Amino acid sequence: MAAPPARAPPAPAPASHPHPLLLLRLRPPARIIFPPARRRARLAAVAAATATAAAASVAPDDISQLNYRLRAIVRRRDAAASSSSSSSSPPVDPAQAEAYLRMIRDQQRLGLSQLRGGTGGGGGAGGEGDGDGDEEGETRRKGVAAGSSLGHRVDPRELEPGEYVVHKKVGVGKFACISAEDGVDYVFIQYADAMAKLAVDQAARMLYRYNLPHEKKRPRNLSKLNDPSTWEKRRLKGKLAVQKMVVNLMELYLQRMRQSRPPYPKPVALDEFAAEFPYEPTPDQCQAFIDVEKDLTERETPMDRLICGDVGFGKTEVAMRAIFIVVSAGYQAMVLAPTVILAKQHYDVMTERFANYPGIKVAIFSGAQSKEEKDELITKIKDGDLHIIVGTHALLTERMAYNNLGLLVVDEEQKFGVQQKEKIASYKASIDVLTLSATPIPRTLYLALTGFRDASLMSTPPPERVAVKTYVSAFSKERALSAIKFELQRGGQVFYVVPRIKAIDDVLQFLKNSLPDVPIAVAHGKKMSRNIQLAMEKFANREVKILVCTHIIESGIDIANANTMIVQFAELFGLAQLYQLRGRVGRSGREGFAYLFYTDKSLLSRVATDRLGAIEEHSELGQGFHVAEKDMGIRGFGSLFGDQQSGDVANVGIDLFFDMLFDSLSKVDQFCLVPVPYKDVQLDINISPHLSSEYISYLENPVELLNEAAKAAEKDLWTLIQFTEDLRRRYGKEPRDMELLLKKLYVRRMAADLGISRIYPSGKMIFMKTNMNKKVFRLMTEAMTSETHRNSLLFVGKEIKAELLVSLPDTLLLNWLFHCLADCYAVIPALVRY
Ligand SMILES: Nc1ncnc2c1ncn2[C@@H]1O[C@H](COP(=O)(O)OP(=O)(O)OP(=O)(O)O)[C@@H](O)[C@H]1O
Repeated sequence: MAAPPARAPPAPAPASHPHPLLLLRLRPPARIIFPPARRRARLAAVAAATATAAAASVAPDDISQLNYRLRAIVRRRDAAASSSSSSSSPPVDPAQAEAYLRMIRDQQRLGLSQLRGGTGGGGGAGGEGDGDGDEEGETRRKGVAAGSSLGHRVDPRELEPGEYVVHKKVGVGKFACISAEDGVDYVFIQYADAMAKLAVDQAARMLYRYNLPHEKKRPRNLSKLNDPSTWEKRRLKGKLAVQKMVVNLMELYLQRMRQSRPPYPKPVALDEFAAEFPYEPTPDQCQAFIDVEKDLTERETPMDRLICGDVGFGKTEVAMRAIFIVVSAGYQAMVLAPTVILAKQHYDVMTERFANYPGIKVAIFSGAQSKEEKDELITKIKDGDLHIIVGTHALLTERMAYNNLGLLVVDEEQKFGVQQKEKIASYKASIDVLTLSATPIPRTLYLALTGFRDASLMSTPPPERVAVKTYVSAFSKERALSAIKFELQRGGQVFYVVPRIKAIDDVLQFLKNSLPDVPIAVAHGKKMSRNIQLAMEKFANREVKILVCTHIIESGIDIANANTMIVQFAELFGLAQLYQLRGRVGRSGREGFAYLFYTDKSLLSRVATDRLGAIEEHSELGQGFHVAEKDMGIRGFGSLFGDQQSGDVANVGIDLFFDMLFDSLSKVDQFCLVPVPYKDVQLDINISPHLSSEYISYLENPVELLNEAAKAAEKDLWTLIQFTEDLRRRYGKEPRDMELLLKKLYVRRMAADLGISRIYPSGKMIFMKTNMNKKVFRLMTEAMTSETHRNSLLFVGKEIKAELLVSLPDTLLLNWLFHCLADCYAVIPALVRY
């Protein structure tokens, strides 16, 4: 809206070409008097004062409430997507959106087939639901790898009495037993009101597990065999929750694609750099190289990829290839490691790997350095003299200013604190990010699994890698000593890990007494970082034979000669931690040993027993994913989904929830809503508001203004919101007729966005012709805040029907439509409007 000239008299409306809106809506004034400039100024002041007073004392009107609500939603969405702040949410380009949906589907196929043990799970997430989409794909249950706990197959013979199971048609029951009748085996399931009997093969097809493996969650109540309606409601609720989740995930995903940057050129020397890798890459490494290269050199959106590979499977080389591409294009790369030790290790590895490229300067930055050292580094980074900067969270300091940062590599993101993670997330909006993880945190795993996060999974170990032999037992000094001696005799080194600093002195004493001639060093978090560094260096160059430490070494430490690990008080470590710790040994061709000693079996909690059992069970190579799944099982699905979702999961059980999730994902494109052109929206309500002559004469340039209003509505809702807000800032709250006129524009605009092409009343009914599909309608009505609106809406054929209590006069009808469509519009996530 143009700013009004300070004192110029307002231009009269041109008589020869009246605006069409004016023709309809302006009541011809008896005599238009354009106020002189001073009077106008006074009027404006009065209006502004009135508006301010009104704002202070009166509840906000419909339009400002809607504007506020929509703005708040966008703010929340932007915050959730951690994207750069924007005051509006531009619609997504359909072609782009389609391309991204394709990518999601490919990612799902890849991720799921790997997670499901390479069987492909019947085409990844793309399971075959039945025609109308109301039932989850039964056939998806076929082809799911039995090894994965995320598979949905239940073998009734493996069920234990008391275990909870879910039958899709009947609900949650408790497995009682398998018993033969007339030569046929039947599964007996206890429901709230009766015992059900199912033939075994039928049960195998129809049953889902309620819990994750190792999880002992009790359902709120058992379903009733003779009253399926309650279960049906529960299942529908779960399904809608899943659909909402999918839509929200998609929205986050699509938010990301709004960021763009030109693709990096493929460096001429990339092949040469690749050839310098001293090993034959594993097939998964090769795939990860391709994925990363494509992200960087072909895509126009910043990369946000997870490299999820088991401990020691060679993720660092993937990161180094990405770094090479970015640095060759003149950008800087930051490598974030969770500990000083790991940062130092990465620094050493990278210095060596990039040694043939003297133009690429590698530096390390950590809290362990002196202020002078750090200041000097900060200046060099700012001036662009350093290209690869490896460090700890100290790199996230506000003082750090990059010259031209292009890539962030985060190693073990889960080890960073909340604030650091937020800082990392904020980088994702503008630069490329590569995250390396051995045991993905459940949420990351889940995002990767559902295809909403790009992930390259590395499940093949480098050749010659041998699985670490794992022994779990009660602590015995003799066993610990004999394991240590064995390792020392073959020329190797030993990690001796305890969970608490307090325990270190005792261990040290015991080792020194038993092995007086063996050089031993200590490394733990509370010591000065320089001391840790020194101890590690001595251990790495074999001066020290035994390193007594806390879990500080758990991440990424790569010392080929250290192949025995003793963990004392193993019951106090988490599963993922134990897995990571064990991954420190057996990283070269030599066989590794891990001794996990607990204190006293009788004192072990069930959870600790489960954890130790799980780590022993998963001792083959490449079990990281299974361990992560088990971890979820032990911690419960609350850790996999947020609080809200865990309630929804609890409703139907984890397997059915996943089944619905995959089904919903495979039909993700059905959640889209194609808007109709604004001009095509026909609103059959006979309202022609007449603007009073006073208001017309008060407006600066009424014709232009109404023109602007119509154009704003035609453009998009955000422009219309902007228009109304500007109008009110300039002229105060408009009179009722102008409000009606604006509401009409809002109604048509929102209708267009909701795919509604015609609105017409008939008696008590309002009909809205729409291209919206039933799924979107259900999603929308479920989320609507007004129960009255929700209950009045019905989806019939290609129309949304609203039944009112009485037939309303046109003005009230317009008001009703405004409120109802506003409610619909506000709850439909931006994503589905493209
Ligand atoms: N294809 C390969 N063949 C043989 N050795 C390899 C191969 N790729 C990497 N390595 C070596 O394996 C060791 C572990 O690799 P790397 O440190 O990259 O593992 P990682 O996946 O980062 O493990 P962690 O999660 O424990 O940090 C390194 O010494 C590395 O040089």
